Amino acid sequence: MAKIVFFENIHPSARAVFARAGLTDITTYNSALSPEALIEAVRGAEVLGIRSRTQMDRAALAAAAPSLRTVGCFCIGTNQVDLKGAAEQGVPVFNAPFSNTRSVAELVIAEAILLLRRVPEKSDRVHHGHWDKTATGAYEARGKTLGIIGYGNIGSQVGTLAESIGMRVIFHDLEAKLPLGNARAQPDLSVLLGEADVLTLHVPGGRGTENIINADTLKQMKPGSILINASRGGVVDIDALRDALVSKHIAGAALDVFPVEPKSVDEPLASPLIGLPNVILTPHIGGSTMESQENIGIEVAEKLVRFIQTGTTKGAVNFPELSYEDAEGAARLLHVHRNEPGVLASLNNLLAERKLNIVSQRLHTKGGIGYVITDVDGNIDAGALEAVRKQSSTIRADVV
Ligand SMILES: NC(=O)C1=CN([C@@H]2O[C@H](COP(=O)(O)OP(=O)(O)OC[C@H]3O[C@@H](n4cnc5c(N)ncnc54)[C@H](O)[C@@H]3O)[C@@H](O)[C@H]2O)C=CC1
Ligand SMILES: O=C(O)CCC(=O)C(=O)O
Repeated sequence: MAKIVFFENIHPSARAVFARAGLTDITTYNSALSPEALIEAVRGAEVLGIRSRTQMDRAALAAAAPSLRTVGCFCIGTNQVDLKGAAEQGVPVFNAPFSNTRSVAELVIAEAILLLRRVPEKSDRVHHGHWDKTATGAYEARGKTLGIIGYGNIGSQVGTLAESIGMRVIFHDLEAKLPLGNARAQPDLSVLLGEADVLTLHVPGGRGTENIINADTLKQMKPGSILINASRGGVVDIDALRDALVSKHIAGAALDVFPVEPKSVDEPLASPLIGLPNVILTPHIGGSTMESQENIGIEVAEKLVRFIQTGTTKGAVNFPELSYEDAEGAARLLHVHRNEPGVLASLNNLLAERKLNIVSQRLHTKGGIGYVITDVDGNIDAGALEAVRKQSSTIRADVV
C-alpha cells in the first residue's frame, strides 16, 4: 500500500479522500521539519503532502527517491519545491490554484480598513490603559486609491471587494489582464506607487519578484500610504520597509509573509518590524480559513489519488499533463522518459516482444520530459516492468 506522509497540519478532509480510495497508510506531522528531519521523514514515501513551509529541495527529493511518485502542495504557491528537479525525477507536483484566494482577499481588505483607521495602534493603547480618542491620522477607505501589484486570481478579487466599499482600483501586472469593474491597468509602476493610498502585493515569489518593494520603490510610494504583503516574504526588503515606517513615510503595514518564517508554533518570528506601531504581523494565515483548508484538502488529495490510481497528471504544475480514462480490463503502464527521438518506438517494440498488445496509448511532453500512458491487454509482469525501467531513456516506470 502506498506510504503517504503529510506535513504542516493538512486538513483531515485530505485523509478522508485517501481513505475512501483505500489508501490509509498516512503519517502526519503538524509542522514543517528541519532539512535533516525532513530527509528522514520522506524516506520510503510514495506521496508527500506539504504546505508552504516544507522545503522540498534537491536533497529532500533525492532522499525520497526512488519511492516518491508525487508531491501535493496543499496551497497555491509551489516555490518551496524544486519543480524542475522533481520533473527530472519523474515526480509530478500538484497544488490548489483557487481554493484559498477569497480568504486572502478578505484579509487584505480588512487590513486596509484597520490600518487606515490606525486600529492596531489604538487597540494596543487601550490594552495599555490609554483612552486616546482622536481622529488624527484615521481615514475612510471610501474614495481612496488601492494599488495592486499582481492582478491574478487574488489581486483581481481584492480589486472587486475594494470597489464594493468605494475604493478606486489601479493595478500593475506584467501580463495584459482584463480589468474587473472599474479597475484600471497602470503599466508604469512608479505612477501606481505615487497614486496608491494602499498598496497590496499579489505576485508569485521567487526570481523576478524578489525585493520589488525596496528602498527605491518605497520612496516612490505616496507619503502616508500603507503597504500590505500577503504574497511571499522575499517580495519586500524588510529593512528598507522598517526605515520607511520609522520615518513615517509609510503610515502602516500588514505583513503575512516573511523572508524567513518560523517552522513551528513555538518558534518566534525574528523581524525588525516587531514592536513598530500600526504594523500588523500575521503568521502566514492569509489563506488559512476553515472553508479554504477543507476545500484545499479535498482538491489536492483528489488530484493525488487520481494520479496514484490512473496516472492522470491534469493540473500538475511541472509535468506533461495527461488526462486519461481507464480502458476497461487493461493493465496500465506509466512511463516518464527523457524527451528524445525514438522513445515511443523502443517502448512499443519492447511491449510487442513480450506479446503485450496495446489497447490505447497517449503521450505528452513538456520541456525535456516525456510522459506516456499505455493500456495493454493482460498483465504487465515484473519482468516486463523491469525491462522498461532499464531502457536508456527511462526516468521512471510504474504499473497501476
Ligand atoms: N498569504 C497566504 O496565505 C497566501 C499567499 N498566496 C500567494 O499569493 C500570491 C498570488 O497568488 P495568485 O493571485 O493566486 O497568483 P496568480 O498566478 O493568479 O497571480 C499572480 C499575478 O502576478 C503577476 N506577476 C508576476 N510577476 C509580476 C511582477 N514582477 N510584477 C507584476 N506582476 C507580476 C502575474 O502575471 C499574475 O497575474 C502568490 O505568491 C501566492 O503564493 C496565495 C495564497 C495564500
Ligand atoms: O497555507 C499555507 O501553508 C500557504 C498558503 C499560501 O501561501 C499559498 O497557498 O501559496
